[in-house]
Amino acid sequence: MSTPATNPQEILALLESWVTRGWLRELDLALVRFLKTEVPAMDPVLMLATALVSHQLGRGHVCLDLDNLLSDPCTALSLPSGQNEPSARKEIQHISVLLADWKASGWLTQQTELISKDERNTPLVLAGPRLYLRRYWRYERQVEAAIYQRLTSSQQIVSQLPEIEFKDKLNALFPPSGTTYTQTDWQKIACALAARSAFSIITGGPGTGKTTTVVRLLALLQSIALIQHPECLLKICLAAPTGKAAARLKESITGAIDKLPAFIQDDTTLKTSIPSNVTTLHRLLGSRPDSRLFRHDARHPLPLDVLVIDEGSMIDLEMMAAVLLALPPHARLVILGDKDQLASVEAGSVLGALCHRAQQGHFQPETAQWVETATGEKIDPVLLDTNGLPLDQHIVMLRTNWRFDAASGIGQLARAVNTADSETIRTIWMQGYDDLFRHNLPDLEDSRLATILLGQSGEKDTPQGIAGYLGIIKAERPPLDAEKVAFDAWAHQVLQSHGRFQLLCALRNGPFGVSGMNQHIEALLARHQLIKPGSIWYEGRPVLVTRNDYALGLMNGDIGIALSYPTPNRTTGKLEWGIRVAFARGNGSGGIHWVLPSRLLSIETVFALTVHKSQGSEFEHCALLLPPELNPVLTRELIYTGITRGKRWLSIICTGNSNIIDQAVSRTVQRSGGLFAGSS
Ligand SMILES: Nc1ncnc2c1ncn2[C@@H]1O[C@H](COP(=O)(O)OP(=O)(O)OP(=O)(O)O)[C@@H](O)[C@H]1O
Repeated sequence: MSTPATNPQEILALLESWVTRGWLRELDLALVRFLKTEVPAMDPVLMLATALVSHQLGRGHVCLDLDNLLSDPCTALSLPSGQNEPSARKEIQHISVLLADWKASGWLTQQTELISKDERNTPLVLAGPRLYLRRYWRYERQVEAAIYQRLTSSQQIVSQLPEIEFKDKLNALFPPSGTTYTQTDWQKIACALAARSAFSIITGGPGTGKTTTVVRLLALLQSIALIQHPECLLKICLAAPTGKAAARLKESITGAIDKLPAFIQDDTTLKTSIPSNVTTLHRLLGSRPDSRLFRHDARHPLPLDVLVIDEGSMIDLEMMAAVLLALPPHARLVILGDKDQLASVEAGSVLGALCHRAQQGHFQPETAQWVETATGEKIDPVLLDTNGLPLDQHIVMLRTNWRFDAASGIGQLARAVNTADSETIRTIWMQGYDDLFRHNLPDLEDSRLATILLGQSGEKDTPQGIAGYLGIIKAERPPLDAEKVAFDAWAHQVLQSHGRFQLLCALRNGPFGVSGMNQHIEALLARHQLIKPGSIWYEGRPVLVTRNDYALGLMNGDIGIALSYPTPNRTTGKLEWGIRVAFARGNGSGGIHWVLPSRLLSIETVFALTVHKSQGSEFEHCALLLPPELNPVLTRELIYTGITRGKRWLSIICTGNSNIIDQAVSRTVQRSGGLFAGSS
């Protein structure tokens, strides 16, 4: 097919019309205009492709995969609105007509100021069918090179492990269960492989024991360090991509340390050498305001021997590159995460790309032999592969769920969704489970929605709703002249209660999205006289921080609640009620940070939260609201991530289309990128 004649004006007009329709961002068009000004002879088709690369970046894709685009442009671009209308479809198809002959377009030979294969400093890079903005192509190459280097340097680490002590300590940390239970102990294998590696990943669904494993790994490494260099224990740091995820990891690490075997509990030096403080990656690397650069980099490496990062699925490509750059070569990097969760909001599905072979293992026979000698565990032959890649030898998938037993509907549903097993999903709903509720509502005015959202107040051991924390605000508010500690204790109780329930929406905009549901809930609560939303800042308003604010010490993802707080009157100096927003201090001390609302620059109301932003959080009761119509964001990963946010109860609310789950789980997120694409 030959490319239809076109000229730059036509392309600019086309792109402008897409910006007007909300298909493209202003930014996408601005990039094209900038490059066209720099290089007036820019090929019109390359102008179109450049706008699409930028569009894809905004949707989390590191590059534009031209082959994917040409085979199914509607899905590849998932333009946000109108793609189901025949006229819109036709227009999107027009893109593939324009780009059909990109291979014959001679970009690499005729547009040399703009595009190259790799080595030159052009703004665009073409690698096979993948078109990149150079910065992202460079991040991918940096990440690959740094990981390869770590895989290679692992040889040195193995040679430093004292064999006998290593086995002894490992067996003490993972004693045989004493039952006839003969399943492979993947936690022990993961621990052993991570101990011998400068780069490892432990992946698994919620409750599969990742935290438990990593705490035992740290105990193992420190106990060996104590034997080898008693004066010089390892410098270990725990980190997570967001403040919320960091707070949750701190809680579960503390719990896991308390469950370590007696020989560690009795050894104070050893026990205290395992840290429980968790920082965010931004803090760890030392963010600088208004800069993409961090204080720690290759020239100023982190002073660490071991870095553990939890919630690995939330690490984007740029952050991964920064972490690897700042990590000294001798340090071990251990990443924990659930490969099946949604990827980071920012570009790059790093964990998903690194772990896409983890289910099948691909362990080389030499790895299996080493594992058997070191741990006594045999790897199932179906997971062996003589052609296994070096990276495969450093990734372990945990396969037993220790949190959700067979009686748990949430656990069963998560598994069925993950394997897109519609039959089992149906059986689960028919069978009925105490922790699972499903509501098919004709519309949002149905009175059952109010009951779910408010919660079954007064009854113990039933799923909480929003009324829970609002009730505590009223019932437990200290008097105006109470001490600050009383206000701190009150706010702490309110925040804890708030964290027990969360409504999640698949969408951001529209009546079934976060924006619509925030309004819907505000009106509902006002009708029930649970809030008085006379102004923007009313008592009980929950807010989500949407941008790191280093001056205030607040991180993207932190949740605070507006509460009444004693405030001196400006003229009389007498105390009166004002509004402050209470945030839990990120250090897990139970302290409260009271912030003046006017100082909060990037926040939004959070009666409802998108599933994307809920990553890294868990709630006792999670309600997942699905829209009536299929939408590009509704995928298996989104449903799985939403379901697994519920710890004790899960309510799924369908609004007019009871088949939406089946339809959504049959579609998976296809993130374009070339990380390790050449080696798998
Ligand atoms: N081998 C085991 N035997 C018995 N219980 C275990 C084992 N491993 C973990 N557990 C328990 O299972 C629960 C979940 O473990 P853990 O917190 O380590 O999982 P996780 O994968 O980190 O979960 P999440 O992803 O939700 O943070 C904990 O209560 C833990 O004590």
